[in-house]
Amino acid sequence: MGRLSLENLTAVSRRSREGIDPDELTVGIVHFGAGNFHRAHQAVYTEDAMLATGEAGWAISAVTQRGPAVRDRLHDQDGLYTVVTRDESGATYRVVRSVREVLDGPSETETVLERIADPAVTVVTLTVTEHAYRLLPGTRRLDTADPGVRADASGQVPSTVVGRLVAGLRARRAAGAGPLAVVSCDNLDENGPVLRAAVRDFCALLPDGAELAEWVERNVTFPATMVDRIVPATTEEDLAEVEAELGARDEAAVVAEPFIQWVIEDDFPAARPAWEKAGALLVEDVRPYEMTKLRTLNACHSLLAYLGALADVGTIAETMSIAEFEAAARKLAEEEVAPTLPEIAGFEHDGYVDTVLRRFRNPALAHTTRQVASDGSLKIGPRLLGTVGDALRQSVAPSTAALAIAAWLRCVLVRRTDGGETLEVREPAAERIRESAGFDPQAPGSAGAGSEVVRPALAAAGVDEALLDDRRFLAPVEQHYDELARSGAREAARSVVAE
Ligand SMILES: NC(=O)c1ccc[n+]([C@@H]2O[C@H](COP(=O)([O-])OP(=O)(O)OC[C@H]3O[C@@H](n4cnc5c(N)ncnc54)[C@H](O)[C@@H]3O)[C@@H](O)[C@H]2O)c1
Ligand SMILES: O=P(O)(O)OC[C@@H](O)[C@@H](O)[C@H](O)[C@H](O)CO
Repeated sequence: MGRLSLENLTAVSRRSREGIDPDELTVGIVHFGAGNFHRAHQAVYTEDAMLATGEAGWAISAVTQRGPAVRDRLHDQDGLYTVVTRDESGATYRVVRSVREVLDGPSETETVLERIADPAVTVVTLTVTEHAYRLLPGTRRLDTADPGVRADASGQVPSTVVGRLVAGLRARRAAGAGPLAVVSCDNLDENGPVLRAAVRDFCALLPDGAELAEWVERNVTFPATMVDRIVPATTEEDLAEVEAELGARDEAAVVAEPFIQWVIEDDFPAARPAWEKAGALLVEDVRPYEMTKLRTLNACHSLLAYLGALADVGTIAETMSIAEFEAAARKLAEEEVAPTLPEIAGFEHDGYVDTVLRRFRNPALAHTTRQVASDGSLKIGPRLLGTVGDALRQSVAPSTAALAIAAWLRCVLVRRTDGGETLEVREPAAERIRESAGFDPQAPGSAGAGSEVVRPALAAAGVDEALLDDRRFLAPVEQHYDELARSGAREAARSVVAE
């Protein structure tokens, strides 16, 4: 049958559930970052919303950010792809049809700007990773000294996400196309306000920026969102499995867990898909949901990923079979995070923790510890440091959060597993962090003492000075750092649980 395509869709979709007719679709959403998560989350909600209402005007124009590979893959199969939903009870397959166009951001910038300036488009969404926002380390403001940001502001064809977005907003203003909502779906603390501030900071660099910023203020909203679905990177084995099931090759298939959740701030100045008909929750204030998810699920994920990477454990599910790792994650969630969370009516945190840990155990997802452990300097803030600050204010000792940070530092600085193997975990600030702590930026180093390396390394990662001055935080990170060197990740987890 060859590649998945509109031509063989009928044959293929006999194996999948009923979908919308791709011929009827028109674009209403521009999405930045056509990665795995978007394909398994917002694109699914959007298709379900169109199915529930019969409105066909919400198809997605997805924009790749860093080159044409994903565009080419999806293009060759008419934007179609499979979402495989997997857990211990088996797998289901669904061909998703809501992505109707894929543009390569770098080489098709003009078309991207035209789409954002199209009055039929009233929503822009983003899933571009924490890194792509180009925030100044340790802050939630745009890094206006970043060379990419500066180049974009000097009038070159924009290469950064914020640069592209602002160029699109300028084109929309010029076209008189009216208001729209820009919805960040990345795992950032207060993702809506952060993106709004980044757009404002970028406008301030532009000669016509004041007028543009004023237009944005009046016409563009930035609803905050909490997004949740575990979607690991797709493997070659996943693609082979999909091919066997569909009888067609799908180079853009994604694998996800059954759980899916989306909480969206209800702040749209123009039309939007009826996502609530697909199960999304539209609320006035997303903050309690976002804090709960980032501090519980994502923090435990990061803890397990750093400990697992050091212990040479490949996947998150495998870390959960190590009793002391699971117990450390539970302790973090129940004893350190829970007291810092706002109340949500009808929500019970203990049950939530059980659900999160059960999801982590899903043996059918090969979510690697290295993937989750990547880009730690951008993740420790929203996932762990907020908890640390709030816990200290309430006299709760943030020992497990401190262990997570110590384990991350060992992944970045020492770059060896407990068994002495080389460990590579992606970290955009790695060179700066290593140099500040006296490590060779290129080669794996020897440990160094916690009392010498932890503070300068965390300062280089942008951790707030006031927190670094607080011995109730710094001392446990230093101690855990030393214990990890002495006894390894399992023993360090055992002792934090026994505290
Ligand atoms: N995968 C998940 O389980 C999951 C769940 C919830 C939220 N998210 C959010 O979605 C984001 C993307 O996850 P994914 O699984 O789709 O990853 P992915 O690697 O499949 O896709 C990442 C996307 O971001 C773009 N990108 C990456 N770095 C960039 C940069 N420096 N500048 C511009 N664009 C860049 C890529 O081009 C790609 O489109 C995550 O970082 C997270 O914030 C993911
Ligand atoms: O996608 P990242 O890199 O921000 O974080 C890795 C995981 O913690 C994350 O993707 C979770 O799987 C997700 O947030 C679950 O909803």
